[in-house]
Amino acid sequence: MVTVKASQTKNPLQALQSYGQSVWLDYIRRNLITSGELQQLIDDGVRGVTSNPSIFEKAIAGSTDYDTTLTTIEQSQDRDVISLYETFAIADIQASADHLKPIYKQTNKRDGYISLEVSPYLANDTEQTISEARRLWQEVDRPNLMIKVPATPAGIPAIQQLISEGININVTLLFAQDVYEQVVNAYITGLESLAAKGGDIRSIASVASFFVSRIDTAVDNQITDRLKTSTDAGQRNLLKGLLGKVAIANAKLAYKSYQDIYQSSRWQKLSSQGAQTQRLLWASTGTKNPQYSDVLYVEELIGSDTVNTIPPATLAAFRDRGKPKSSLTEGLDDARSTLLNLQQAGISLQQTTDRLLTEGVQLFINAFDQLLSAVEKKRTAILGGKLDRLTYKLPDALNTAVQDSLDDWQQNGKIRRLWAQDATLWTGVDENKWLGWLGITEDQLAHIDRLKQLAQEVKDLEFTHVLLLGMGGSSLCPEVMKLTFGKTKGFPELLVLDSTDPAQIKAIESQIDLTRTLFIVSSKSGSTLEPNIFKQYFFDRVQQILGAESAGNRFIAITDPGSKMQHIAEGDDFHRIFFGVPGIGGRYSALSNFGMVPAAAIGVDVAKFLDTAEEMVHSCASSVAAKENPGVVLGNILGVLAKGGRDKVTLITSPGIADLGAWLEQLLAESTGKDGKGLIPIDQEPLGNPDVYGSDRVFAYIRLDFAPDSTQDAAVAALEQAGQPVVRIAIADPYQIGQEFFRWEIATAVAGSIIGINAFNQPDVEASKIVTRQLTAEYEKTGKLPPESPIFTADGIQLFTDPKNAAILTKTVGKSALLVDYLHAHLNRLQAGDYLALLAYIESNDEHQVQLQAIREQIRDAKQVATCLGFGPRFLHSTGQAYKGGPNSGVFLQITCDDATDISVPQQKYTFGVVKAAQARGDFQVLAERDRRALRIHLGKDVRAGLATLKTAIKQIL
Ligand SMILES: O=C(CO)[C@@H](O)[C@H](O)[C@H](O)[C@H](O)COP(=O)(O)O
Ligand SMILES: O=C[C@H](O)COP(=O)(O)O
Repeated sequence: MVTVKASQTKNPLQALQSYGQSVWLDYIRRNLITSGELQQLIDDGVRGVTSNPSIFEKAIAGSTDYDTTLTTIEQSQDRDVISLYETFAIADIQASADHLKPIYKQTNKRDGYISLEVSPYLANDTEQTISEARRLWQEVDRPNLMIKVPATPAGIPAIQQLISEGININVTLLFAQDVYEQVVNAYITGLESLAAKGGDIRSIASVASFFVSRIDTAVDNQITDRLKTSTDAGQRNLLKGLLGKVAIANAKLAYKSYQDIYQSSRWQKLSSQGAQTQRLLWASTGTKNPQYSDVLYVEELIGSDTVNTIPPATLAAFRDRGKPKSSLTEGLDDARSTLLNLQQAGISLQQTTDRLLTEGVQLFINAFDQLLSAVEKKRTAILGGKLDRLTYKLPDALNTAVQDSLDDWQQNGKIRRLWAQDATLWTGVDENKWLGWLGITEDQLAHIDRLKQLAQEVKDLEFTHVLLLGMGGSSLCPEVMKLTFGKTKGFPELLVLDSTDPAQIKAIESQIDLTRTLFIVSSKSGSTLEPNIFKQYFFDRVQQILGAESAGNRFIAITDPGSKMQHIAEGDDFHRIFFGVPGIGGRYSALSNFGMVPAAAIGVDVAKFLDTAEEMVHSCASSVAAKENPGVVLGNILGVLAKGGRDKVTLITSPGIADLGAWLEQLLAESTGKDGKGLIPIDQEPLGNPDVYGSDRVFAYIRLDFAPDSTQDAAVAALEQAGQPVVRIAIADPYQIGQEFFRWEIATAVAGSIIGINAFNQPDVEASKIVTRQLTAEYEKTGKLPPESPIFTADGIQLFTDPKNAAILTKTVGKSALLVDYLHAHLNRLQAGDYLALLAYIESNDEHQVQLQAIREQIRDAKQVATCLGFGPRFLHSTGQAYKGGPNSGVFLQITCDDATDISVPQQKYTFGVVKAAQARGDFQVLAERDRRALRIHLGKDVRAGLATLKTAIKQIL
């Protein structure tokens, strides 16, 4: 530590070297490197460079330096925002490192460094800081790199560990003396362990970055506040004398500590093995108060064995008019008095530096947020129509609430918590086990060959049909794929069976040639009743024609590993078994084999489909700011509006993707409808004028831009004008439908968190399955279902309900009531904010759809309530969860019939008709147990006549 007189021939900047101080540049951007300016600065005396999130924010967000590279990357392969940022940052860091390499060599590894900071989001996480630092160190792959780690309580142990692994560290955000001591200890201990392992401690360099000007800004503000109220002359003088003094005093004392510590015998041991001291680096050295000299934090902080990292303007000013002198060791007593006087004036330096550390972390987080958000905006602009667009218009008050909630998601790092699979974002039970879908596109793309192989086989074997047998999460995505992609030349047509209604099974069977059909039995759990009995039935039918040996060839299974279905498939020699991912629940499984195997079998280019979906995965990544994040934005809208009473998510889909609504219904209802809360999806409700809608709605219009429906366009525009909240999603290409699967999965998870439920279980679906099982078991034993008595019978129509609902209805209608009276009484229970659900356990065919849709429309228009239509048992695996577990705002009209013809289930006493009847009764029993307003109308054998009677009766009432 020798003080050397400045040489007169050098400019002030170069002269600093003679005082033992190295000047680093606190700035980086692409043009600085490519224009040759950095090299010039190096030639002029700059011996290192530092970067931080704010510097990169200014460089990347505030310039066009990176735009060409960004466009080139995005046009060849979409990347997520964090990987784009890193591509830019790492290239700049590597290029700067290469420019600085000669200095690194000349100074024998003392100077010539460039610093890159770990993500500020990790400032309070030791383990993640360590792994992130290791990863960056490897990626940059330059010996003259320093990884910046903050001096937070979590950062300090990381620093020690990283030093012990031979990684150069710049300790950043250092403000306080006592923290400095911990940092030095971490450095020395780290070096000792490296030495003990036989590592090369001579190659390690580290700096401890003391932030200077921020201390003056913070302290001066407190002094100024006190001066406003203090009248005591002595006190005022004391306070005034401290203005602009504390930061430098603090730095001088830190420097004194440095000199003492590195004299210690503990250090001498390392020093004798060639270890370098961890130099103090003065950071935050641009002057903030215009009343102070613009080179204050350079001139006052000069001393041997130190670094000053200086922003460009300060650097230019000092080069021009700086007066170097050996200042750090001057006036140490004054420095001590300054800090004592500060204490005497009642200003705590400790509290100030603690606050500065917290604020410092937050400032870097804010800068990083802004940086990533700017890159995301550029990325989405480049992607253009390749990314489904989301726009929304909400009434002002709702919009404010949504923006506040998005701020909460941003500021509290909730998107990162979601991606980090943090169960406490929901109810903290086991949600972390059900987030496997977050990484599914990448996983699937890695195993794409199996899907391609299947597609080729299906084509070669010239199947005419693929019949998918499954329920809910195992059937709804294939249905969307079928409608969206239709029939591809050379590939079979897809049919989906998800009903136990005998007429429906017959209708499907009549469309296929059993010998030229590939059957896909799809069940995640493998234990769901319906796919198991569908398999029994069709396997038996194929066996009858092709013989026991060959039947298995026509079947493939999609199921989770180890399930009952896997064993059945193996036992029956199925052609193939595709496995699901156990960490993905059924309704989140669209992009896994459950959606992609049937898609491949009908000739969808699954690689392209998944690649396209990945664009949305990137857009929803943890690093994308809440307000730019299309899944998080949608989730916040849905969650916040639901909490404000707008829980009826009304789905409007272009005709070409109409089935997407059924998939969304399951996702939204089953995920959120529980604990008396949740979203009630309203799908396929005929569109009406704005005046038929209540204030419990939010509309989501998913529009195929290449095949829009003008009636829908006009109706949605009118709703928007009438002040209803409307979300619009524009899809430019059918292959982009996969983007919606992912966006809505994220949105549902986010909405679930806001609503405050576990978005990944379905407790109330299980409840009706249990009752159904009891009823079918009883049938197996006795050959009949338990008897039940109607509350009304006439003209072949019967009404049933539970005792509580019966008491309420009969009290209202009196004794000799007619069917219309009962229906009237039941529908009169609908209040504003309620919804009506028709639960139809009849064949889902065009004629029935038309009749039920008309009934639905009549009720909606007359009562201004939302209406739903579900065919049983299909909806049991979907909206059934919300009907039973969600808000008690549903009024249910269950519709059952006697099946004109029935079908036996091989090896069982019960028939498909019996199963369907048991399912309807199980469903009703649980609705009643949950205190729901429910009535069942049994149409008898003639469903057409029964529906007509029902329609007329309802018309009469309304
Ligand atoms: O590398 C470092 C410190 O290690 C520097 O880039 C450091 O982050 C900067 O000097 C400060 O962030 C600048 O702070 P300020 O001038 O905005 O207060
Ligand atoms: O949504 C899921 C359905 O309940 C079917 O379940 P599964 O795929 O386990 O058979």
